[in-house]
Amino acid sequence: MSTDNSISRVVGDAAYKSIHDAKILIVGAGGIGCELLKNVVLSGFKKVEIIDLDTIDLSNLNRQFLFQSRHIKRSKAVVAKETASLFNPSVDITAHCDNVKDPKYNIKWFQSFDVVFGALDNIDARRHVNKMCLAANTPLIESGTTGYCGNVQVIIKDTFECYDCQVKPTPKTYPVCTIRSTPSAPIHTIVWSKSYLLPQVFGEAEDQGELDKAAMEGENANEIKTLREEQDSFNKVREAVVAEGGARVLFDNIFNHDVKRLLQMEDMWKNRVPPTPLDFEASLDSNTHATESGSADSGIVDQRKLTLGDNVKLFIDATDRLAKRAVSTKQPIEFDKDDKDTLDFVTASSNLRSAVYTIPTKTIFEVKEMAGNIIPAIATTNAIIAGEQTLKAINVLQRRLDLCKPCVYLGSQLTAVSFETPNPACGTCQDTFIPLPVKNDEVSLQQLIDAVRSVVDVYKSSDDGEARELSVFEKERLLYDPDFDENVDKSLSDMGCHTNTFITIVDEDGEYENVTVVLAPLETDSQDKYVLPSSSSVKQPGKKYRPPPPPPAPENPRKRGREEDANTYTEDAQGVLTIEDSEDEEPPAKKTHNETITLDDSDDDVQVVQEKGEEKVTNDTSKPEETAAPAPAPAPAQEAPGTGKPDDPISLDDD
Ligand SMILES: Nc1ncnc2c1ncn2[C@@H]1O[C@H](COP(=O)(O)OP(=O)(O)OP(=O)(O)O)[C@@H](O)[C@H]1O
Ligand SMILES: [Zn+2]
Repeated sequence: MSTDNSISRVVGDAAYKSIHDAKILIVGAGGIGCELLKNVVLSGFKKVEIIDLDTIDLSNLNRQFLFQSRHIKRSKAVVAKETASLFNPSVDITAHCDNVKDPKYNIKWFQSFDVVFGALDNIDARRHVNKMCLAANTPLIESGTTGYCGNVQVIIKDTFECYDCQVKPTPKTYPVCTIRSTPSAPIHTIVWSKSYLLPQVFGEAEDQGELDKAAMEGENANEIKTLREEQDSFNKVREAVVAEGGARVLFDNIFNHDVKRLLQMEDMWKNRVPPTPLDFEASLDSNTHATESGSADSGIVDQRKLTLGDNVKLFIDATDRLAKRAVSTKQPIEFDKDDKDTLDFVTASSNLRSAVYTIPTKTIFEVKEMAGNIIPAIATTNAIIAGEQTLKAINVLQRRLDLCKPCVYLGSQLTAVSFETPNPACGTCQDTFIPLPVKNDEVSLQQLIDAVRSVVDVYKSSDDGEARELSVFEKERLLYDPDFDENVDKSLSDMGCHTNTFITIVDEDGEYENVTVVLAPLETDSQDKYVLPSSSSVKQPGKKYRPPPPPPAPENPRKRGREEDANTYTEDAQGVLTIEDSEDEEPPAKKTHNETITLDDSDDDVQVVQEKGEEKVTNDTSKPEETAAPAPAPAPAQEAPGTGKPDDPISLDDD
């Protein structure tokens, strides 16, 4: 009996046909993606596309079984296709070695699939795919794993909640000053090295934004002043290091001069052990084990204890290597756990800083684990999750939505948790999406607004019979409102709106949900400037959700403590820190007209602002208690966990 016959016997003819005819997309060809591709080619799917931007690394081979050592450095998507095709040559697989965020993967492309599988490892890409699938009205089967935990979630517009419906756990945060002046744990020095020192010396030149923000948030003014001085002298060091390979200059600056400068702030050290500046020559000659972990005689270099002298040598060597690279490539260098030069630099410099602050130091292996946010990826977890995704896809294709409950796996069993309907306060999935093939350079903003008005019934008039007043945003950028019409004659291209730009139209009265137009390319030989769907095919926006009043504001919200204020450095799983733009972590808030309103002194205006202020709280995407959906499972499964990428933070306890 052929494979296809066996499949149809197992799942039934109807299911087999829906599988056979379906066109599916797998986003990500890593741990979960490889398992998925293997599953789908063996389950009767015939039209599959797979996309991944990355190439195969040695470290992938222990769990990404479509890859072998001879494939290292080749495209994951392409090799996954080649290997999976051998399992079932009758499947038509298209591989894209690309970023799924590239505009060529536009709304039409997403619309061409019956099901999309998410097999990603970072929030940003997940959020993008979530939004594209909602806009395209294509079911998304989202997944994630972290060690022995994993989850699967079916996302269908207006049926199940989306990726942004639940606020993700806030990653652990550290005050700037802990990282920059008063570290007390190895992770503090590692994050300093990875997220501050390395970018400072070899990354994009820093602006003072971070310190401005810390100052505004009320961190210690004296410390900030010292840090600003440090910054100024650092800019000179940066030039010296890159131009002359001046590792020694860098060493003296950060492990000696800066430390001496900090010591002058006597108040700071009243209740803390003061740091000890390092002398270059003495440290170089020192054989003291500046480390408490690792084994001095370990045969494995990366797991060997490093003495203070070892760390100095490693620091000089890694700095020289990076300086040469910076000079020859003229490109900023970013930390990558698999890039030996950056790993050595981060290990040596964090250990030297630990020596300054009498903090235990770490081996190269440990630093790689912590700075690279390596949570052991477990092949069986990926296999279980990908298996569940495949079954869910079959149910989705047959519209058996009762069988599409979200599932969590917590190391022993896969558990279905209760369905969650979309969060009415979600800033992503409550919008009405209108895909709009358009010639961006020929259509003005006014034409776009008029076009949308013509298909959205409730925009035609408000209660007083006048045309409803609208404002228009591109992300947080205001393009138009009734008091700001400078852009109306500009073309969409002139305003930087291209394929995959989401343009959100907001009812100024706040009565109706937003409408979001998603720009798509229009065939060049088309006579039209755009192709608008008919009014009857556009789902009309519903009434805007009005949450219950917010809880009373804290007594003095402007005067918060340092620890909770600073959120520049965030810790993810395994205590690894990265600098995060906290806005990236927040699901998009609903846009309303009041985002453009600023406080005014007059009494009347204050009144207005207070009203709007209340409304603004309503735009917070965090669910009010009454409507908050129960978490699907104990942490950490709520956030589709990543498989170990630094930009996929999951908060864990401090230790
Ligand atoms: N924007 C994106 N476009 C396309 N593919 C992406 C994008 N972001 C992430 N990916 C891919 O998603 C996959 C996720 O797989 P996985 O979680 O196993 O990560 P990995 O990089 O293979 O493993 P590790 O991070 O442990 O080295 C990766 O192959 C990654 O390249
Ligand atoms: Zn949502």
